[in-house]
Amino acid sequence: MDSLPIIDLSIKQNPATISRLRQALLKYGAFRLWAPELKQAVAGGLLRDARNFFQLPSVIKQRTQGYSGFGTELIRGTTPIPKEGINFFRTNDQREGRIPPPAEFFRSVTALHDVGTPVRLPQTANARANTIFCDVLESEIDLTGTPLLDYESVGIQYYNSQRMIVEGGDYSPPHMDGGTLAILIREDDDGDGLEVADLESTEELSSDGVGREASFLRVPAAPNEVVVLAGTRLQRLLGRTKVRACVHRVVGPGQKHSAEDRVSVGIFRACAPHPA
Ligand SMILES: O=C(O)CCC(=O)C(=O)O
Ligand SMILES: [Fe+2]
Repeated sequence: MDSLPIIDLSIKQNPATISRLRQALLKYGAFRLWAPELKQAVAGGLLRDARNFFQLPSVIKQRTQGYSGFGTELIRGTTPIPKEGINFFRTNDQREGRIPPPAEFFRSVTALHDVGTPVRLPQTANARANTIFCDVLESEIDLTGTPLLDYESVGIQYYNSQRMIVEGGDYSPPHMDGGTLAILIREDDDGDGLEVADLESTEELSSDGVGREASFLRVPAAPNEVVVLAGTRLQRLLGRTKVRACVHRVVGPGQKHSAEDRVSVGIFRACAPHPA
């Protein structure tokens, strides 16, 4: 398997696709999803609003709900990630004196949230998506659509490429995400640095061990598609024999990324219990 399989949830999957998806969930904990509507929701305004936000003076960003400053997010509690970020629809930033994000930014993130990804709305138009997951994973558990599993936040990552070219290092060290599924939306770029570990290439289980030992597969950011990554919670729910939590990293910027910055948008599912 030299690239992740791509799934179009609007059509009925054939057995070969289901089998490839199963394999990919064990080998990489990841697959690609055909999702032009999500890409459009990000390209149409959200990226611009995000870039505008991250250009704001630091004092304003620091006061904004959900914001985390450059290098303040830690992997495994120790390794700082050289990025800034802002999270929406999380309830854990109730610190005094917070201000809401700029209104237009909030609107475009809400619009993305409302686009209604097939992965997110299993019970209505997207019943089929849920069926696919249950088929593929042979799960008795309804993986989506339950209050506990359906909590969702949107995180926007901002990487200052210029700064990193000077200081060196990768955009993001190898890690796993904590929820059930993360949908990652990136700007089209063949040389985007996202890579997923081949989990069958190592016996290591921790993300730093896997990061040291495994071979990694590049995941270019291609038009009209997004990447879906399994998180540790999905692995716990279903067991390692069905799905592995994806270990991923973002290499670069190196020579390829002469662009000023890199922005990625993640829809993180089931990061916390549904706010009551
Ligand atoms: O920026 C990316 O492409 C990956 C971001 C990521 O892995 C995360 O925020 O958990
Ligand atoms: Fe991640």
